[in-house]
Amino acid sequence: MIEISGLCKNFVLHNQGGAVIPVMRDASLSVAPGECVGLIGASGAGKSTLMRMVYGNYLADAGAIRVGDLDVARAAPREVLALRRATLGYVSQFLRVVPRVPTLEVVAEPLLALGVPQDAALDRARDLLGRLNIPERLWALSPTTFSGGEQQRVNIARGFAHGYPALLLDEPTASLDVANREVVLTLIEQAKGHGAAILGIFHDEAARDRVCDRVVDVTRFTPGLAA
Ligand SMILES: Nc1ncnc2c1ncn2[C@@H]1O[C@H](COP(=O)(O)OP(=O)(O)OP(=O)(O)O)[C@@H](O)[C@H]1O
Repeated sequence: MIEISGLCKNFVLHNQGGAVIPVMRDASLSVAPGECVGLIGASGAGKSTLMRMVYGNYLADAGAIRVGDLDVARAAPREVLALRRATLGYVSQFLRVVPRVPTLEVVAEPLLALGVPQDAALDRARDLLGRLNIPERLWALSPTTFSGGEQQRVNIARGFAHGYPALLLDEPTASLDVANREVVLTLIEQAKGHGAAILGIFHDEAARDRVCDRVVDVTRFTPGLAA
């Protein structure tokens, strides 16, 4: 479902005399449907950079990133947006939302954007917010004033609302309490059970051991460090 091959990335620092920082050489990995692959490697090795390239936030200098039928490395922006709507989800620790939109709609929005009927979308949003222990009295409020942990859980609910066939997870259990961490791990296991291909960064080793089928050390792809 996710097939990365020959991927290379340099950062060019235009405000520092055009200095070129090579961060990735010939990265290759694949994630099958129903499989969860964890990215590991020292801080600065390139885990986040790889995830951002798969999501289409950073351009690749060479190589291919196939997600389903699309090569994200060569896709037009509108193709990347369509991919994100239906096929490729991304759950980070941080919530970015339009102010004044109620939490329930924030969570239901990915489903509404796909044409899911409003009742079904809102039911799914209520179910997820309940499972993630967001008090019902908050559902009609914008999450912009919520605590950090509440915002993180709203973000997770939103990320899992639609059953994306491919999912990127960036530290999804970071700073969650035990009960909510358990809910998130169960959501990940259920997504795998439904056939999602998941690529994730988990600094929480116990969480990684539980949900990842295997790990890939991105240090292999770091220029100058590869064996
Ligand atoms: N936008 C950018 N411009 C320039 N250099 C960048 C940029 N983003 C990342 N880098 C550099 O690329 C390298 C890889 O960074 P990245 O954030 O991918 O590492 P990481 O493995 O995710 O680290 P961590 O575990 O600390 O989050 C680092 O040397 C970083 O300084």
